[in-house]
Formats: sequence, C-alpha cells, structure tokens
Amino acid sequence: MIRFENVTKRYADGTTAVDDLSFEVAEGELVTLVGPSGCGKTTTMKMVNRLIEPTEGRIFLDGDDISGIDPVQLRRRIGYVIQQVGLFPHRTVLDNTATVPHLLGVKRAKARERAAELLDLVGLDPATFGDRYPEQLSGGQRQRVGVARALAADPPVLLMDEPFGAVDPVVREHLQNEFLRLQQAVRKTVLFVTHDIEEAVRLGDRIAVYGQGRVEQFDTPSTVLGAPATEYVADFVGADRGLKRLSVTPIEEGDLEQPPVVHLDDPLPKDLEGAGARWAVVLDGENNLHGWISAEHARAGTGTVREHARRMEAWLPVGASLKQAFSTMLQHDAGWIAVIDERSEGRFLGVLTPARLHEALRRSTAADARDIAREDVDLETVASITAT
Ligand SMILES: Nc1ncnc2c1ncn2[C@@H]1O[C@H](COP(=O)(O)OP(=O)(O)OP(=O)(O)O)[C@@H](O)[C@H]1O
Repeated sequence: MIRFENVTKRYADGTTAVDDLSFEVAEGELVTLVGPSGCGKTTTMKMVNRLIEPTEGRIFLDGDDISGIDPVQLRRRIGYVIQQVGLFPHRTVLDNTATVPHLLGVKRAKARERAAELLDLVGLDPATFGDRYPEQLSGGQRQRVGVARALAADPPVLLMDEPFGAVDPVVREHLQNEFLRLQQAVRKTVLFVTHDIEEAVRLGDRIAVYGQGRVEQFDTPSTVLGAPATEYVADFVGADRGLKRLSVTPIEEGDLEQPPVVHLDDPLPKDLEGAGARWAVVLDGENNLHGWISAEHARAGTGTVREHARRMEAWLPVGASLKQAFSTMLQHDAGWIAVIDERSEGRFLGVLTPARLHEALRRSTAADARDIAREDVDLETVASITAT
C-alpha cells in the first residue's frame, strides 16, 4: 500500500535526515516508526503526503508513484494526525470534524451527521461534546477529535505523528487501547510515529526501529523484542524487553489449564480436595462463565452450587495479552484467571495460572530466531519488577 524505494532526504544545510530507506506497509497494516529524537521519523512521514520531497528514491501509494500525484489530490487519500492536533479554535468540535468532508463537497448536514458518527466512534458523545470549542476539551479529548477529523474523509491511509505525545501516561494508555479497537473496525493503513518503544510495541503490527536516518530493524514487535537485529536495537528496546514481551504475547487456548468444572444447578461437589483441587469453576446452562466455588465451601455447604458460587472477578478474553493477565492476577490477588471466548458470549475456555503464563512466555520467546537470556523471561523477575 505504501512503498519506500531507496528514499533519501538531504536538507539544504547538508543534514541527511533519511538515508536510503526501503520498506513496505501492507494494506490495513499499522506500522510504528520508533527511534530517538532527530532520527528522521517525521521526515519519513511528511514525504508520504508530500509536505517534504525526497532528494532521491521513490514512494508509491497503492502502486502509484506519488511524485506524479497532485499534492492536494494525494492528501485527500491520506488522513494526518499530529501531536498539536491543530483544531480550528473558533469552530465547534462537530464543525472541526466535518470540515474536510464539507470541503470535499459533501453537503453540510450530511458532513455533520458523519462527523457525529465519528465522534461517537472515538468515544466522544456528540450530544455532550459536539457544540464545544477545542479550548473546552481536555488534551485527551482534543486528540480524539484529531483522530475523528482525520478519519472524516474516510482516507485509506492515516499518518499519525506522536498523536498521543502530549497527554499523561494514563490517558495515553487509554487512547492507545481505544485506537487499537478503532483500528480493528476501520482497518486503515497506518504509519505511526513515536519515540516511545512501549507505544510502538503495543500498537504496531510491525515496527521500524530507526537509527540515525536508517531503519535498523523492520519486524514484528515480538521479533524486535526477542531477536533485536543489532546492538543498537537491543539497547533501544531496553534490558527489560522480557517484560515488554508480555504486552505483545496473546493468551492462546493451548496455554490454558482445565480445572474441575461444575454447573449452577449441580449438587455441591463434595470431594474436590480428593481430586487434588482447591476450587472449581462454575458455569451456567450455556457453559458460560458464572463464577467459582472453593473446595472448602463445597464440602461444608448444603444445597446446589448456585447458593455457594462466588462471582468471578479475575477473567479475560482469549487473545488478551499476557501483561493484562499478569496485571489482572496482581490486581485481584488471584492465583489464576479464567479465560473466556468473548465472541461466543463468554464461553469458558480454561484458566491461566502463573506456571502456564510462564510457559506461554517461553513459547513466544522460543518462536524467535534468537533466544533471549533466560532471566529475561523469569516470572519472578517479572513479578519483582512489576510490583515495584
Ligand atoms: N527543514 C530542515 N532543515 C534542516 N534539517 C532539518 C529540517 N527538518 C529536520 N531536519 C533535521 O533532520 C533530522 C531528522 O528530523 P526529523 O524531524 O525527521 O526527526 P524525528 O525523528 O521526527 O525527531 P523528533 O522525534 O524529535 O520529532 C534532524 O537532525 C533534524 O534536525
């Protein structure tokens, strides 16, 4: 969808900002460009919408050499989100979002209708926020308007330059999650610039790690963390890459353990301990997760499971990251968490225990070309780092 072919950019003062860059971003793929300040990320990005022209090389969009496309036409195919957002201060949130479609000839009422849908999509209720002015929004809310506005013309490509850079870490994580959900729905081809490796790893289908003007490694987050191509990349992703790996490794069905299972209307299981279990998972009639029951309660109680079952607080959908699993365990002080299939209304799949989490982490590590040091994936190390 976007292809860089031996692209170099030298500024008039002789600075080589980008040096012989070649890579390709597939349709619907989200590629993060990450690297230290001044390494050429923004220059790369701005060459795609022709805010900057390359000195050498060519860039293709959907097979067309962009140097042959009129910049105004080109930019209609490309949404652009920047850190400072650049909302029009004297226009309401709704009008800000509707601006581009309106400029493209969509009737005002229609453009506003679409803008309201988009605000909803980025998590801003149009009834509450639509008539506000940018200065009446928080930083995070302004960023969301920026994203909604970039999506308004429904461009196939989005360029995002540190879009969440100006907000605090909590809001930032929230925006990242929302953006990932949004991307699932809209599947744009996205180039996303950040200097934060955590953000790059979290969001990217693939990551381009920049050194000075050059891409040192272009690969999946898991491979970049597990098998850094160069010393430089290893340094950049950091010594705690085992920990970062938690956030890019999803829980798979094969990782789960199958505990004893009882149903709500079953008689109490009297001998769970005899079967070597301290608890059982409780399911409803549809085999969806209801809760759990301890062996002790089951042994001492009377009646059916229903009267003694406790609500399940620590659960996650399959596909959630090991990091989420780990933090859910810590948050609920739980020795295990239940994993469900959200697509089938909560069907219970099994439980993840610390031992299984550790195995999953090993699996993900072993999948890479080069092993990372064993202590990097040691769960106790992970626990001690996360707890501090
Ligand atoms: N107009 C310009 N003239 C001369 N040099 C420039 C110009 N714009 C950028 N540069 C230089 O090109 C290099 C790459 O800049 P660029 O903005 O692409 O980096 P970046 O990776 O996006 O950095 P940051 O994370 O700080 O935004 C830097 O050394 C910068 O000083």
